[in-house]
Amino acid sequence: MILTVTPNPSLDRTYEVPSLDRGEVVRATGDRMDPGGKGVNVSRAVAAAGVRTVAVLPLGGAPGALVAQLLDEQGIEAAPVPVAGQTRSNIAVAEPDGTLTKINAPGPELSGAEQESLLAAVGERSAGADWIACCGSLPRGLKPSWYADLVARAHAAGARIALDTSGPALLAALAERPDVVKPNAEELAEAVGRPLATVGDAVKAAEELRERGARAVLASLGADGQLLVDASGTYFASAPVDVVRSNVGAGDSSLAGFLIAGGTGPTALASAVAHGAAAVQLPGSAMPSPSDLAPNEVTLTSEAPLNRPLTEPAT
Ligand SMILES: Nc1ncnc2c1ncn2[C@@H]1O[C@H](COP(=O)(O)OP(=O)(O)O)[C@@H](O)[C@H]1O
Ligand SMILES: O=P(O)(O)OC[C@H]1O[C@](O)(COP(=O)(O)O)[C@@H](O)[C@@H]1O
Repeated sequence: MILTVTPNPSLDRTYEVPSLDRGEVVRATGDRMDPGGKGVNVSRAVAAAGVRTVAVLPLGGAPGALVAQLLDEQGIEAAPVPVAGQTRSNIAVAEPDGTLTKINAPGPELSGAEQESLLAAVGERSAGADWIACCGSLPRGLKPSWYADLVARAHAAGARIALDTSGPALLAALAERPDVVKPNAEELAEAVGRPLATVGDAVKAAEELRERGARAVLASLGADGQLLVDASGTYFASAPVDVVRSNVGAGDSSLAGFLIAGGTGPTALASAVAHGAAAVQLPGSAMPSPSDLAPNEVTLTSEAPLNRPLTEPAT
C-alpha cells in the first residue's frame, strides 16, 4: 500500500487555448477539472496501476468538497481532514505548442489543531504502508520543519518515505534521512544554490543532497529524462516523446511509477521515466494507465551523459 500526504491539495483546472494573449479575452477550446496536489496525483497514478493507495489531505469549502467528489468518482480512497479554510484552485493554461502557464494559489492557512489532525490522520493510516509519499508545497501555517517531523514520525513507525517538495521544507527534511527525494531540475538547483547546465551538474547536485541526508535522489530533468543517485551508483534514463500535451503532474506520475516498481534501483527508475513520458502525452494532469505506458522505449544506463547540456538549464 502506498500512502500519500498532500498538505496543500488543489482543484486543478486546465484550459486548452489557441494562444495565451495577455489582456485579451481568450476562448478556451477545452477545459477539464482534476483533483490535484502532488500527493493526490501520485495516488491517482498508483490507483491507475491497480496498486492500493490512500490519500491523506486536508479539505475545506466547496472546492474541497469537489476534490472529495472527484476522488470518489475516480475510485481513490481518501482520508480527508476537514479544515475551516477553502481548498485552493490552481489554473493551468495549455497552448498547442506545449507551452504551459500555471497559476498556483497559496491555499488556506491551517490552524495548529488542523495541523495536529493531519499528522494524526497520517499516523492512523500508515499501518501497512510500504511507502509514504509526502508531496507538494506546505500551506500557510505549517513550519518548514513540518515534513522533517513527518519523516521522523513515519520512520519511527517503520515506513519508507518519499519526499517531493522544495525550498526550506526540502532542506529541513534532509537531516531526517528520507529514503528518496524527487526534485525537478529547478528544485535541485535551488537546493544546492547554483545553476545546473549539464547532466553532470545535476549528478553533482544530487550527490550533495545525499551528503546532506537523502538516501536516494530521483531527479527529474524534464525532456532530458531522469537521474537516480543512490548508494549503489548513478543511473540515467530517458524516453522519447513526440508531442507534449501537458506536463502538469508528470513528476508526480513518475514518482508513482518509481514507487510501484519497488522504489529503489534502476528498474524503478525505468518505470519512473515510462510514467513521466506517458503523463506528458495526456491532457491536464491525467495520470497514465498501464495501456498508456511504453516501457520498451525507455533507455537506461549507468553511464550518465555527464557533458550533455540540459534542454532547459536550471537557474
Ligand atoms: N518535454 C518532455 N519530453 C519528454 N518527457 C518529459 C517531458 N517533460 C517531462 N517529461 C517526463 O516527465 C518526467 C517529470 O517531468 P519534470 O518536468 O522533470 O518534473 P516535474 O513535473 O516534477 O516538474 C521527466 O523526467 C520525463 O521523464
Ligand atoms: O504544491 P505545489 O507545489 O503548489 O503544486 C501543486 C500543483 O502541482 C501539481 O501537483 C502538478 O505538479 P507539477 O506542477 O510538478 O507538474 C498540481 O496537481 C497542483 O496544482
